[in-house]
This record gives sequence, C-alpha cells and structure tokens, in this order.
Amino acid sequence: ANGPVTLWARDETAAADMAQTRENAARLPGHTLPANLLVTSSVADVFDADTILLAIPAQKLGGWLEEHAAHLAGKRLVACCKGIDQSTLRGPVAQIEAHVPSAIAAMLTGPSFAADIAAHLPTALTLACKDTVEGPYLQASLSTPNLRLYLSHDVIGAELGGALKNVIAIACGVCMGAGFGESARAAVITRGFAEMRRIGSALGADPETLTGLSGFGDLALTCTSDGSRNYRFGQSIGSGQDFDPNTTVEGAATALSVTNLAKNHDLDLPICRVVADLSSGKIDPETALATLLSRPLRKE
Ligand SMILES: NC(=O)C1=CN([C@@H]2O[C@H](COP(=O)(O)OP(=O)(O)OC[C@H]3O[C@@H](n4cnc5c(N)ncnc54)[C@H](O)[C@@H]3O)[C@@H](O)[C@H]2O)C=CC1
Ligand SMILES: O=C(CO)COP(=O)(O)O
Repeated sequence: ANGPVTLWARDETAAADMAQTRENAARLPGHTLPANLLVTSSVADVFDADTILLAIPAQKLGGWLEEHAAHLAGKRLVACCKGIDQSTLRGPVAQIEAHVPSAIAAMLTGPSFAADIAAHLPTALTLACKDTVEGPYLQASLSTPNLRLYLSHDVIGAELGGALKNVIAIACGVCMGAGFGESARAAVITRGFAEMRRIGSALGADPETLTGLSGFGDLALTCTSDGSRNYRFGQSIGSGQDFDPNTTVEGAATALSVTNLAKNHDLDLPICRVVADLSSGKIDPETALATLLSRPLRKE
C-alpha cells in the first residue's frame, strides 16, 4: 500500500506467472497483487532498494545473507521470518547483524496471517529495531490504515516470541489432533508461555515484550487457529494424518534449536522438548502426554 515495492521470487516461472496473472496462486491464492508491486526473478532488482523485507524461512536466512552480503551493506533489513537457526542458534536479527554488520537490522513480527493482511483486514504487529532513528522511520513507512505497527527496541524479545510461539502451536495442534481436549490446550498455552518467559529471561529479553503482540499476541493466534501451518502440522501428528512436507513449518526446526539453547543455559523447557521429539518422530502423542503429566508437581 505504501509502495512501490519489488517482490523477488527465485523461481522464474512463478515470478512470470505472478507478474502476468497478478496472483500468487501457489502460496496466496485468491488475492490480487497491488498494482504498484513489481514482480521479478532477478535478485539484483531488490538491491536498488534502501529497505528490504526478508521473508525467507528462518533456516535459510543465514545462507541467503551470506551469499548476498556485499549488496546489502548499510541497508535497512527487516526480517519477517520466525525461528531460531539450528546451526548457529541465532534469531533473524542476530543473523542479519552477524552477516551484514553495517545494515540496520529490524524484525517485523506478531499475529498476522498473510491472507488477512492481503485482504486488508485490521492487523497489529511489532516492529523491533535497536536503532532509535531508523526504528520510528520503519514503523511509519510500513504502517498502513489497516496495519498498525507498534515499535519496540527489544529485538531479542521479538525474535524469541515469534520463534517460540510456533513451537507451542505445534504442541497445541498435537493436543487437539489427538483429542486431548480444549482444557489441555489451555494448559499447554499457559505452561508454554511460562517456558517462553523462562528462556526470554535467560537470554535478556524484556518480559514486557513477551506479553505483547510478538509474544502473547502471536501465541493466542497460532495456538487456536487452523490457519496456522504449525498448528496444522501438530494436528497431523496428533491425528496420525499425512502432512505436505513442502509446507513451511518453522516450529519443527526451532524446537530442536530451543532444546539446544535450553541445554546451554541449563533451562527446563519440557513442552519445547517434547515438540522436538514429536516433530522428529522420536515419540508419539501418548508418550508426550505421559512425559508431561508424570513430571513432579510444582508451584505455578
Ligand atoms: N504466511 C504467514 O501468514 C506468515 C509467515 N510468517 C513467516 O514468514 C516466513 C516465510 O513464511 P511464508 O512466506 O509464509 O512461507 P512460504 O512457504 O509461503 O514461502 C517461503 C518462500 O521462501 C522461498 N525460499 C525458501 N528457501 C529460500 C532460499 N534459500 N532463498 C530464497 N528464498 C527461499 C520459497 O521459495 C518460498 O517462496 C516464515 O518464517 C514464517 O514464519 C510470518 C507471519 C505470517
Ligand atoms: O506466524 C504466523 C501468524 O502470525 C503464521 O503462522 P504459521 O507459520 O504457523 O502459519
């Protein structure tokens, strides 16, 4: 809406189709691309821009930044992905900072299904950026009448909220797919949120950030809606049904990253741990449930 914007896609055929039909039939069917959106399959076209939004899955972001770092120096780079890289245990902003130190790194995150934004439905998100001048610039330039961005300087909290809610959404999907019930799901959301706060505190996140849009807000959306791919992936594990392996499910890889972070920081994150084991097929939902229910009784 505040364009012009250039959309780069790797696949030449897909880019040509989108440019011609003005629709992304594979990934966002039923929504007309705005007139001021130029679609290209040439990555060089995006390097003319001063602000680049990176909507590449979290496990691929580091490789992409490394490959193109020479063209990204000094630019505003806004990560739109939610996850923690398995090999480096970095979040998206830390990945930008590591690969392109001269860039202004930011993160756009919070509760929003792409289809809702494309339909101009009202949405509120967090724009996290440490830079006190560029942060407000990005907040203003990316907000629209229906897309309201709240500014935060806590990039660690924003990274963790987006990454961890996907893990808890998988747990909730398993819970519902296996028929454990809505009360059990409410318990998973709440105790999952406790795990989010535990890891946030260990890594230096502001607890307020996790109670905001990028934490609690996105948890509320993703743990309760089958619009979420992470939730649907969990449902498929719970119900034993097939799941399309080409679907982007960030929480599965991130659950493994979080388990490693937990080891490094000596943290107890039982829900994240069972999601890592469920996602990699090491345990089944009944075993996951028994593992969680057999833990010693504790104070809340
Ligand atoms: N779809 C949604 O509603 C939302 C998605 N996100 C986040 O956005 C990120 C991307 O998700 P979606 O766009 O929904 O997934 P998607 O699966 O629709 O699209 C991912 C795109 O990344 C491309 N890609 C994969 N590996 C790549 C690489 N190495 N280099 C360049 N491009 C590559 C794929 O070809 C595909 O076009 C995820 O982290 C997701 O959590 C965040 C909020 C909402
Ligand atoms: O992050 C999202 C909504 O805020 C999208 O969730 P999924 O990746 O689970 O579809």
